[in-house]
Amino acid sequence: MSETRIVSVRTALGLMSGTSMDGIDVALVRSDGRVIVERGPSHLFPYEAAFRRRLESGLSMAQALTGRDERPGGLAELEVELTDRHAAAVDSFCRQFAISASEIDVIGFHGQTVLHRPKNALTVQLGDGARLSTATGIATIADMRANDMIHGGQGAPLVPAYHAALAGLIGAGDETVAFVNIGGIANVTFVQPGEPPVAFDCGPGNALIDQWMQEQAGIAFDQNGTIASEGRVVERVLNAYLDDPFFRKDGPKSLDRNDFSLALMDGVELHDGAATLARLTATGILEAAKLADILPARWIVAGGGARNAAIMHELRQASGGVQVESAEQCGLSGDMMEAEAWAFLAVRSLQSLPLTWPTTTGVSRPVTGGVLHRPKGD
Ligand SMILES: Nc1ncnc2c1ncn2[C@@H]1O[C@H](COP(=O)(O)OP(=O)(O)OP(=O)(O)O)[C@@H](O)[C@H]1O
Ligand SMILES: CC(=O)N[C@H]1[C@@H]2OC[C@@H](O2)[C@@H](O)[C@@H]1O[C@H](C)C(=O)O
Repeated sequence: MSETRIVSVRTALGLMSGTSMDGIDVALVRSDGRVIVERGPSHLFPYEAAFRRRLESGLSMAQALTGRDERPGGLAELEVELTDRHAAAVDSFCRQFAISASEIDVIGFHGQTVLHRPKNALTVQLGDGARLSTATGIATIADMRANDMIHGGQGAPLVPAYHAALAGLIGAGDETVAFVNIGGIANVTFVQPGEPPVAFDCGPGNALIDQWMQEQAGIAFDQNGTIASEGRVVERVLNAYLDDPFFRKDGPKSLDRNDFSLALMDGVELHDGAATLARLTATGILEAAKLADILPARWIVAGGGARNAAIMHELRQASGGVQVESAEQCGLSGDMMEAEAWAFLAVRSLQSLPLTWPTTTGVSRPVTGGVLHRPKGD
C-alpha cells in the first residue's frame, strides 16, 4: 500500500508591529507551510501618536536590557498594553471580515522589537504570547526570532521564507527575484530557483526619513516622497553615511533601528535632507546585489517606502535597467507582506519547518522557531 502524506492547510493570522511603529498590521493567510493557498483579507490598526511615543520611550528603556525576558521600569506595563492592543485588533479584524475566532488555527505574533543586538545574541520583542492566546482564544506562536539566535543566527530577517513562497505564487520560474522590504529598516531577499533564499538587512529605510521629517518639519513622514523629490542630494552627507562599514560587510547581517542616526545631517536643509536619505536607502538596496554577487531579473518592492516616489525613482535610475516593480504591480500587498509572512511562519513553526537558513541569518543550520501558547483552559 502506498503511503499518502497528509498535509493540512491551516488558516493563520499574522500580526506585525514593525520598526516604524505606525500600528498593527493584521493579515490572514491559508497555507500548508510550503505553498500559499490563499492570501486573505488584511488591515492596519494604526497607533495614535501618544501610544507611538510610549513605544519610542520603550525603545529608550530597553537600551539597558541584558536579557531577552527582562522587563524593568515601565516595560512590563507597556508589554501588557501592547498585547491587549493586539487582542483588540484581532477582535476588530474578525468582526470586520465576519470571521469567527474558531476558524483561525493559529496566530503568528511578532510583537514590537525594542532592542536588537545580534553581536550580543540579544533580540527583544515586547509581546506576551500566552496573554494574547488566552485573550483571543486562539493558539499563538510568538518569539520566532529566539531559536535562530540560540543557533548562532542574527535573529533577522525572517520574512525571506515567505518571499521564497511568494516567488512560487507569482510564477517566478527560472528567474531570480529580489524582494525588497522598505520598512523602518530596509532588507532584501534574493530568491533563486532551487536554492534557499539569500537575505540580509541592507541599510536604513523609513525610520531615518521619518525622524528627519519629525525633527525638521514636525510631520510624521514624507508623504509620497514629495519633499525629497523637491530636494537635491548632498553628496558629502551621503558619502559620510555610506562610509559606514555596514555597507561593505557581507551578509548575513541585521540592524537595530538606532544603528543609524541623523548625526551626519548637520546644516542640511529639509528637502535636500529628505532627498539624501531617499538616495541612501536606494543605494543600500542596490549595493546588496553587488555584495551578494547576485543579479536579479527583477526587483519587487514592498513596505511603506514603496510609496515614497523619490526612493522608487532612485531605484529605477540606478538599477542598471533591471525592472523595479512595486508589490502591487505583481498582484501582492506591499503594506501587508510582513504580517502575511508572520501568518505563514506560524504555520511553518507548527510543522517544525525551517524559518531561517545559514544564507538568511547566518544560523548554523536551517532551524525552525517560535513558541506555541494555547489559550488557558483549553
Ligand atoms: N504614502 C507614503 N509615502 C511615503 N512614505 C510612506 C507612505 N506611507 C507609509 N510610508 C512610510 O512607511 C513607513 C511604514 O512602513 P512599514 O509599515 O513598511 O514599516 P514597518 O513594517 O513598521 O517596518 P519594518 O519592516 O522595519 O519592521 C511609515 O513610517 C512611512 O515612513
Ligand atoms: C529585529 C527586527 O525586528 N528586525 C526587523 C527590522 O525591520 C526590517 C528589518 O529590520 C528586518 O530585519 C526585521 O523585520 C522583518 C519583518 C524580518 O524579520 O524579516
